Amino acid sequence: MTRLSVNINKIATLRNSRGGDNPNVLKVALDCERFGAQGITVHPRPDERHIRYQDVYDLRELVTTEFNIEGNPSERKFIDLVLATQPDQVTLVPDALNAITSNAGWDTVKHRSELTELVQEFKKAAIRVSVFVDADEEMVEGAALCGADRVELYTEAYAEYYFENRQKAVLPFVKAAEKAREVGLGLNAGHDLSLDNLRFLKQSIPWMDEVSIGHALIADALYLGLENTIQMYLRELAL
Ligand SMILES: CC(=O)[C@@H](O)[C@H](O)COP(=O)(O)O
Ligand SMILES: NCC(=O)COP(=O)(O)O
Repeated sequence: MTRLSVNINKIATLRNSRGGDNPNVLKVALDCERFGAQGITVHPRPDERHIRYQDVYDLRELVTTEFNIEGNPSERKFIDLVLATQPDQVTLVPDALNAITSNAGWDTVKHRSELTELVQEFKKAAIRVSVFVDADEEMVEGAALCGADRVELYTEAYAEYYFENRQKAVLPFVKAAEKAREVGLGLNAGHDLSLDNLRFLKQSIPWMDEVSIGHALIADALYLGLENTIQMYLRELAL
């Protein structure tokens, strides 16, 4: 079974645009769970342009499905937030400060000692650790050598080339996913997944543990409604 974790960053973006509390991210998270989402993902960034650190503390009190915090552990503030809130999973993402969104996976060879230390620290606190990587077998193997529990495949390239040639677009992801299975890593995937491209990814890599989806899902909900949208994404994963 591949679980759907809804990334609610975009809800916080909308809220922050007016400075008030509409929409309320806690209510939306609870509604996502009520509508069938099997997890909630947040990706606080140092500038708190969407999810704020306080949101993470508040969500921790209420979320009853899998809680996944993504972010760059380069700042001690992020590490301390994760250790204080004890999510089910932390996903380490090497996002640059000035990037509009995540735009690359880790070089798990170059950053091996740093990642190994971080993984140990989180695992000591009983938090599952997933490492965000490009669809590259060497990077997947590197994540295993760092002691990670899972990798999250960065699916932007798959989404970008899906309409051009989906077989070709998915191939490196299948290879990376096979490598993850071979080295005993759990498997997540995310970034730019949508109702267009999700089913084929699931059919190609049926053993994915989890997908985290935000941008397209929240955009779809404007037209289709949140409950209906979550059900539609779940159907794409139910093979
Ligand atoms: C790691 C990843 O791919 C997502 O977390 C994505 O970066 C969403 O973050 P934004 O909502 O800031 O674009
Ligand atoms: N880890 C990926 C994620 O949480 C959501 O990415 P996107 O669907 O907003 O591109």
